[in-house]
Amino acid sequence: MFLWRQPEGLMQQRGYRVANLDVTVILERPKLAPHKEQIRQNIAKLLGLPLDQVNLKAKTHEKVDSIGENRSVGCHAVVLLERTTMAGNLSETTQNTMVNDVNSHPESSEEWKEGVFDYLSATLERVYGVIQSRRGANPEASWTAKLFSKGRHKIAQKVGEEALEVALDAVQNRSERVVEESADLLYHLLVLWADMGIQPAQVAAELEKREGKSGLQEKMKRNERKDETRLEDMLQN
Ligand SMILES: N=c1c2ncn([C@@H]3O[C@H](COP(=O)(O)OP(=O)(O)OP(=O)(O)O)[C@@H](O)[C@H]3O)c2ncn1[C@@H]1O[C@H](COP(=O)(O)O)[C@@H](O)[C@H]1O
Repeated sequence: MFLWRQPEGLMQQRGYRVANLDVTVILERPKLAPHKEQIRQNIAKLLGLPLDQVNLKAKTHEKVDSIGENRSVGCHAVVLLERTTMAGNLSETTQNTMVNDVNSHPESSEEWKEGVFDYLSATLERVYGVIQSRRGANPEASWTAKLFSKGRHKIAQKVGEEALEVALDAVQNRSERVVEESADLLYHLLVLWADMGIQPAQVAAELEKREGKSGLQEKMKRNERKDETRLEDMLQN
């Protein structure tokens, strides 16, 4: 049970559940046939699965190797995972409601507010994975590969352009465009991180480090640092 908790948590976090489990136990003795049904039921209970999604087979190793010589036992488990939702542990229906709610009344759904960052981080993680997989891919077939092949300056330029587009649409109060351009910006930022070998966790850690610190005090400190640098420059010139 304890061993199952961690993979179960990771699976749920990423929006998957076990669809089917197929277990094969390989051993000479004891014969499992009389116990098979009980073992199946125990596994199903442990994993919280309907009984018909758990299959258990037992076979011998025909006197070969340590298993066949009855010195050890083997076990293979094939697990089929299926996606539950885009937002991890939220049900498909809840999520459809959330998407509708957020489109019509962005401020109205408590559930949306609770799940929104699971949804965002799971999506960013998948996109980041695809971006990483595009290294060295054909630039004719992939925008990401094209950006990688053009290099850091081009990627940085796209980040700048997309950020500016978000800002321009925001001051014109075009919220739909801000949503679209924000997606462009986040995607291009992920490409930049990937190109620079920056791990998303580094950015998360930086944000976490700032939690609870006043942004205004931080700004004053930054301005003081800038003033010191300017003064040093003036003294040197
Ligand atoms: N999220 C994105 C994504 N967002 C934007 N873009 C591309 O970024 C480019 C933006 O270029 P521009 O700024 O010139 O866009 P534009 O069309 O002129 O738009 P505006 O000027 O009107 O804003 C377009 O080609 C978009 O298709 C993206 N390309 C890829 N992804 C993700 O990356 C994955 C891999 O993509 P490929 O590498 O192309 O296979 C995709 O499956 C997506 O998940």
